[in-house]
Amino acid sequence: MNAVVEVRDAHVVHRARTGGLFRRDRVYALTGADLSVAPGETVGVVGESGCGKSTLAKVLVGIERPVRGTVSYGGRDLWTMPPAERRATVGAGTGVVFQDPSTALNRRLPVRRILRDPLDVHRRGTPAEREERVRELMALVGLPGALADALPGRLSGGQRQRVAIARALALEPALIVADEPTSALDVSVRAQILNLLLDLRERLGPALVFVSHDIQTVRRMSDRVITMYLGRIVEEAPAADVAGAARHPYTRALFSAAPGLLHPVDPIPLRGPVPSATRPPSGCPFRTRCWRADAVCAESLPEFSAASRPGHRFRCHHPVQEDTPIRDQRARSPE
Ligand SMILES: Nc1ncnc2c1ncn2[C@@H]1O[C@H](COP(=O)(O)OP(=O)(O)OP(=O)(O)O)[C@@H](O)[C@H]1O
Repeated sequence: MNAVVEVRDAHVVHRARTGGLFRRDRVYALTGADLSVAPGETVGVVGESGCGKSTLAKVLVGIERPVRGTVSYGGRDLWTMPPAERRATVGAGTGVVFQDPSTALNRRLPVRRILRDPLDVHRRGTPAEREERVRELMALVGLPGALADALPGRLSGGQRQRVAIARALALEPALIVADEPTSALDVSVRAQILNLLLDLRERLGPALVFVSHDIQTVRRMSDRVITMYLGRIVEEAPAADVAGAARHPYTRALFSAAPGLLHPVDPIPLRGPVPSATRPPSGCPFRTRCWRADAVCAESLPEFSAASRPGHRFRCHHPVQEDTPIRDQRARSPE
């Protein structure tokens, strides 16, 4: 089946003032990322802060242009399309839900106008049909019709995120990208928003790319989980297998530290913070914190190897054995 979106060998490099006043360093935000999203599937993206999750999300929806590599919709490269066609393709084909609904929504527009905007821009239906669609969208995300004329400032955080989700769904896109959609919300409403996303996915069937720090939620929501480290995708596994059968030591460490494990284990401690994305280590970027690393890891990052389960692959010279129980996975530890 054709992918909804396909990213091949994508590289994103930023220029940032990380050194002295006049020095601009290169920040390697995304390096050689490959990702293909099938219709209707949910892909979860995990990794520590700064590892490139949002950058990958932005590349998927054409907000960030890779300096190298391709992003294809329906087999056509987004960045070789004329700009108007690119905007139309991305605008109608994707919906984006960002972390903070208070900055993502135009504060001066009432809910009704926010939801009508994509319909107007893409000229969907008659004015009366658009009004009807706005009512339909509000009902879909559980917003009372009485809020149609409210400005975002009058809404609660959860209601604002419902508006953002409704806006993302307005044109019935084949792909929704949700980047930390609940992390700016009160704990009490996070579950409601997650359940809403899950429910809408079931009912409407878009593919969903879900970025989150909450590893257990990602695992529960996704069909497939992508682990990122310092701008690289280092493992890709079916969500059902990722906690127990991950082969990359970094994925193991992330899951060992995630609350809510069925059989809690001692978290695998990682040495120090993630290195700077301006000077990623040679070879495998994880080697400076990995308890299994040796000299070969400084020389190269291996290509992906296939694990025994379909759809599971990883990049590591010294992968954890698949059937290693989570509590024994520190074998080869130098400590
Ligand atoms: N506009 C920018 N200019 C300079 N550096 C940037 C820019 N955007 C992102 N970066 C850097 O690129 C790297 C990847 O950032 P990104 O936001 O994709 O990571 P992330 O995994 O989503 O982090 P978080 O979980 O904290 O949102 C980081 O080192 C970040 O500081």
